[in-house]
Amino acid sequence: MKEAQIIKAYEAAKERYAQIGIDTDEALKKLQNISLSLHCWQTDDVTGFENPDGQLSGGIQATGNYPGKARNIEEVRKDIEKAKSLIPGSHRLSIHAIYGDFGGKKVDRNEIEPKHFQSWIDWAKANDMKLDFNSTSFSHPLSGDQSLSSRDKAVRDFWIEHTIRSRKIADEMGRQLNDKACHNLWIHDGSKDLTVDRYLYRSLLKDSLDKIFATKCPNVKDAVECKLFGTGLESFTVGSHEFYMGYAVKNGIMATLDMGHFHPTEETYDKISAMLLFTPEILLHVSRPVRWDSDHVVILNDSVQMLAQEIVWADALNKVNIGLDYFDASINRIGAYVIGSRATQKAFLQALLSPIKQLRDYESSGRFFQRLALLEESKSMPWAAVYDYFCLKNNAPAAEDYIATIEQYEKEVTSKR
Ligand SMILES: C[C@H](O)[C@H](O)[C@@H](O)C(=O)CO
Ligand SMILES: [Mn+2]
Repeated sequence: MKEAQIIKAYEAAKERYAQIGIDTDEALKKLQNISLSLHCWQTDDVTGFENPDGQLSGGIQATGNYPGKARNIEEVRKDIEKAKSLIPGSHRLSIHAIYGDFGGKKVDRNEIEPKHFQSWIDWAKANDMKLDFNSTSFSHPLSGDQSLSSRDKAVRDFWIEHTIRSRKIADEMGRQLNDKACHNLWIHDGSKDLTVDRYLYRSLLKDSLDKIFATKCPNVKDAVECKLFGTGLESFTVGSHEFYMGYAVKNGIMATLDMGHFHPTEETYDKISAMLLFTPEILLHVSRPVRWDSDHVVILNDSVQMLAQEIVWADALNKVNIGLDYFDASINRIGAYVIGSRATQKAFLQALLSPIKQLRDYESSGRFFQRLALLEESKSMPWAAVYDYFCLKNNAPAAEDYIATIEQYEKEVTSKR
């Protein structure tokens, strides 16, 4: 798009929004401060650097075989840099423990140290990014069906050690980058068929968590991620929503809400106001479940739009940490980052541009037809012109212009892998 065209469309949009009492420049200032945490695992289908030929386990699956996946730390970084250049604003990177800089050596999960992630910290500084971190319980010989809730103490101890080390790495990232790192704990623990000892597994997990969180990490914001089920672990998930919600509330830490981790008709947006009354902050995993937790690329759908609205309307932008979590191996992976990140930003921009004052006036005076009408009309307001202008201001391509850049990168870089 031509610059003059973007500016002209923005001026018209600004005027139109002013008619319903919305200041587009104010909305843009707020959008500028919304950082997404890009998930490093879209670059290589959650493979990591421990065992590039190993199988992804733990009830998650990356489906597709699109050529060009990143094969090493340099390629992961290069791809993220490319994606980042096409996403307006400043963003974070979320790293899983299996993406350490192990220098080709075998470093087991209970041996990882901050030094294995120092080059990521240096890279983040050089690229003006902050970091988040995740312990990795899957794709390991000791993963089994249970890790932190295993009946076997030796297995539990192994994963407790891994998770304590992961939190220490996050702490070092937060310290050096001068911004607290979110540490997300997701484990796959569950059972394929009926279990008759749910209480036992959950008691074991609680005990493991108590040991893990006994270590203080001042530069970390801790989060625990629930899930409904994993493939191959369909009948029981130890870390259910109620379990982690209870744990988070009791211990003053965050619960992670992954949009793919609930019943298909259960929406994440409704949990925001309920949870923020009891937990300090929330970590989000913005994702797109299709029939199950399929981790499709995020698009601008109702679920994401309503999630962003709830956050903005609850005045909770400073209480949510917005991570992305999907891994589509069937399309260009840089394209996947860019589509999902921009869709998430668009949802937040739409929410920031919504005439909430008028909507609330309608609601409080019982004018419900008017409320619904304005909600509907808001959808076709010229928010896209405001987003294009946001891209222009941030030196990122507007509208569909990023497609050609990704095609060129594919031609010159990823297709040659
Ligand atoms: C790789 C991630 O940690 C993983 O996707 C987790 O966050 C999850 O959502 C599992 O379904
Ligand atoms: Mn997740």
